[in-house]
Amino acid sequence: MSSPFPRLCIVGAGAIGCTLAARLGTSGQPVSLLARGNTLAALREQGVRLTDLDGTHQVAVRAEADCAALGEQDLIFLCVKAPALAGLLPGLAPLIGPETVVVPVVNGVPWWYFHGETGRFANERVEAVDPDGTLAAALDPAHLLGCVVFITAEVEAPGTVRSGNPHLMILGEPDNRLSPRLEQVRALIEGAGIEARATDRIRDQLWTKIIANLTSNPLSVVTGATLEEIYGEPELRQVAGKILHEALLTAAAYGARVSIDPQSFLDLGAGMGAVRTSMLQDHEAGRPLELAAIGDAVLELAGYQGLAMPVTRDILTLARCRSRHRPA
Ligand SMILES: NC(=O)C1=CN([C@@H]2O[C@H](COP(=O)(O)OP(=O)(O)OC[C@H]3O[C@@H](n4cnc5c(N)ncnc54)[C@H](OP(=O)(O)O)[C@@H]3O)[C@@H](O)[C@H]2O)C=CC1
Ligand SMILES: CC(C)(CO)C(=O)C(=O)O
Repeated sequence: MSSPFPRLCIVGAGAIGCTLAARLGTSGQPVSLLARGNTLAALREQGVRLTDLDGTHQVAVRAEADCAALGEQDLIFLCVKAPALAGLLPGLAPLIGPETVVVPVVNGVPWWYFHGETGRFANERVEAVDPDGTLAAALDPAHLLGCVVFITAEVEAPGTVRSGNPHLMILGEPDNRLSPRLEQVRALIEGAGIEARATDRIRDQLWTKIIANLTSNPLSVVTGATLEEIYGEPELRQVAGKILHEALLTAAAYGARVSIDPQSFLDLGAGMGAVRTSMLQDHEAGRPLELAAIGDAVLELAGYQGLAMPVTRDILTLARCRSRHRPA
């Protein structure tokens, strides 16, 4: 059957972008990538290469540095770190047509969190992730499909990535409709060998992932610890447990149904092995950290509900200080 998205573009050819490109390309879907620098050159020369639990997949892709060269797309996966969005999104206009679906595959509280909400927060802006409204202004939210990604991947070399766990993506409309395009995108991803679920409560899933990131990523920058250490060593587990408690209260204040039992969650984390969080990897490489999307935005949402999150705030402060004073 022909794809409803013949023109598919992945913006950002890092760990997640290349994983998606390789899986989708291997399933027969033509894929274009917006990339830059050494990665652009490598993609043009050798295509994209992924090693995951199913083996190694190498596929040819079209890679461009310029949106105008790619032109209008049917489906776009935005696979960049949160701090890159403001510099990138306004320039994507040439890729966007009237029906283009845009799926941000980005950790943290999304800039569109309040889009489609009713009541007190209807269409409010999350200041921490979109301080001056650049993101809201750059893209009509009608294009957006929410996404939470449970994939672990690392770039080994430009255009070459490794992913050592099962893949899962959860998708949902910001207004919670089970729309035809939601099912089409889900089916496309599932067809590429990535478990894909559609939900009519995407914010529940966002909170689940935010809580996983918030309890581990900033702490990993402060301490250098791996997931098994953060959730397994008694002192760190206690701090992670306090952040978890604060985050669960905030999620509940927004009516999110997050089915996390604290002890089981911490045990699960302790069993994840010596995984270095993506934020720790960014810290060590001197790249910007996703502290605003994963941390400050949650503090902001907590504040609107009159919740303080004191332990989370202190750990975020320490992580930010540590990233400022990183040895060269
Ligand atoms: N990796 C993982 O295991 C997981 C990641 N995530 C989340 O997924 C999102 C994507 O992460 P990940 O793939 O790891 O990030 P990476 O840093 O590996 O990849 C981001 C890519 O985007 C590129 N990029 C940034 N700005 C531009 C631009 N203006 N033009 C072209 N390319 C650009 C970067 O290029 P350059 O290298 O040149 O800067 C890089 O190749 C993040 O929010 C992350 O937290 C979620 C779950 C797990
Ligand atoms: C592995 C995990 C869940 C840790 O928070 C993650 O998403 C990350 O490293 O960013």
